Amino acid sequence: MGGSGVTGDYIWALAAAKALRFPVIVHKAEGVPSWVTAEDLVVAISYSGNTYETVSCAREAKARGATVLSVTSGGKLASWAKENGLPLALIEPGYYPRTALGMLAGATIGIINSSGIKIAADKEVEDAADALRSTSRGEGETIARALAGKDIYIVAGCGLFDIVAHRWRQEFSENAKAITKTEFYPESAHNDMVVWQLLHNVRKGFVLIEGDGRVCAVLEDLLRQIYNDQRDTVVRVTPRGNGVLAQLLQGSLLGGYTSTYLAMFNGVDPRDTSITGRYKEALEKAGLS
Ligand SMILES: O=P(O)(O)OC[C@H]1O[C@H](O)[C@H](O)[C@@H](O)[C@@H]1O
Repeated sequence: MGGSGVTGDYIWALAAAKALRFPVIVHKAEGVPSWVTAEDLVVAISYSGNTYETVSCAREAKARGATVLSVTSGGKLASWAKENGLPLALIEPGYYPRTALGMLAGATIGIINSSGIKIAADKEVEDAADALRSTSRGEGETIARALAGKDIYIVAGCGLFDIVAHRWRQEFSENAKAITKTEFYPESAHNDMVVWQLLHNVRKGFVLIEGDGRVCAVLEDLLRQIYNDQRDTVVRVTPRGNGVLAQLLQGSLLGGYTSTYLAMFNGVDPRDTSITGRYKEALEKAGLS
């Protein structure tokens, strides 16, 4: 879920790029899908280790006989994995989950690689680290300055880069408390795009995450025109780096910096996500923990 769940999206993208001989499914809900059996490998990822959906997924997967790997900084997930003698990648505690992206991705790749499935080579991880190091807070500050003070934000991504758009929406929500919607292309060309047939009289900040491939190139040209016709701010972002992992992580980190500066410019505390505590309390009251 949230900042931990996006790690699953990166693994899905890596697997898709490598054409592994089996599918990778990202599951962001309690329990496991009905088809999970002893033949499956399940990776439970929760920074805190206390996210109900993730812990219940790990428990249920084990009950079905699946192999379960866990990635966490502690909490219930770590205790459960230790009690059951299951593989566990422990990462440093004390961060906000959404800021632990590099550790979560690194530890998840490490534990999957050590299970015998080569999900990423050392070189890809090093390239990703280089791409992260090349990303400055100032880049995020510049984008945030252009986007400050809007009523709504629209983040569009194409192909694999819809993962980055998704991450930007999460970061704009959690850090900047900004009303943000995502458009995932090419799918959104068949529905969400129609919204822009009308000129909407609210202040809009568009972020266009630019990806690869012929369909995305066509769409990005078109979207630049369509968004410009809305007579508001359009920012183009091209994720940098050598390889899929590097580009996904670099684009994501830039979203983190941008959303944090946006929070500051909009006079909002980026750390406070207290409303999610109400969900966690409601779950506990319902006996779900
Ligand atoms: O990442 P976890 O510790 O599993 O927590 C899952 C999610 O829970 C909360 O709702 C936080 O606001 C998110 O930032 C976090 O990612």
